Amino acid sequence: MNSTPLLRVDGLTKTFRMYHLDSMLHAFEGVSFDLHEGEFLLLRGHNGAGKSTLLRTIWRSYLPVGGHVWYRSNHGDIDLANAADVDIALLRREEIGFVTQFLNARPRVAAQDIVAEPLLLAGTSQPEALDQARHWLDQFGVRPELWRAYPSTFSGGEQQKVNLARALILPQKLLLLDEPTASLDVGARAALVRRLSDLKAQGVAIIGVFHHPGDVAQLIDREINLNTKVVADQSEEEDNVAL
Ligand SMILES: Nc1ncnc2c1ncn2[C@@H]1O[C@H](COP(=O)(O)OP(=O)(O)OP(=O)(O)O)[C@@H](O)[C@H]1O
Repeated sequence: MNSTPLLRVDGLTKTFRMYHLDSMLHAFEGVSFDLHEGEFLLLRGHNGAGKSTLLRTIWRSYLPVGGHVWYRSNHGDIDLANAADVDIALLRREEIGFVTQFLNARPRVAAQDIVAEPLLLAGTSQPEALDQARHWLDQFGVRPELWRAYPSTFSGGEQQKVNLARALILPQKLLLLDEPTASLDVGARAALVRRLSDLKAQGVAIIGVFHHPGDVAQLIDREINLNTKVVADQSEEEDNVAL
């Protein structure tokens, strides 16, 4: 394993502008940590502490207002906070995975094809990709009758299982998990923990938010507790207006 961190988050700060209130809302401020290959970092904090926002800022759905997210990619070091969209798109395809509790089900695409897609994009042959897709659907407890069906009609838990099978079929270098166990039954939770444990052993670095952190207790190397810094400067804004 490389002793240089895979990820160095430095002074990361995210503020939302609430246009309708003419105020700012601080999601988190000055967050810094290093993450090495094969490490599992748990994000803690109460509702609204900024856990999902931090994951989404690293994933670059959100642009931070300050700080850096240095990432050691296969193409060289890159600051995810300032990288071009085209570079972010490449990293999302090849190196960084993000799993939420929601499946973005596409109309008329079968579950097994959704799961196989990352392998096909990586050059795996179709028969092999479909074999692996069915293996992972089975591991997460999706019934064989559903493998060729469209997930848009699946139950919430079944959709989540398809989501996980797709997201975890191909080892990434960095995996961001936002409450991936939220709607899973016991069997699927156990399958997820086994898969995460294997990926971690292969050197995948993981940052996760879990509603029940006990599910992944044996995987956790470190924890960060985010303080709530919700400062809607409404009174200042009103003062300014008064002035
Ligand atoms: N797009 C947005 N626009 C404005 N405010 C937002 C946006 N996304 C999140 N927030 C606010 O940022 C704060 C942090 O939200 P976030 O979802 O990151 O919290 P969390 O720690 O994941 O909470 P929970 O445990 O409830 O899921 C909240 O006060 C939320 O209202």
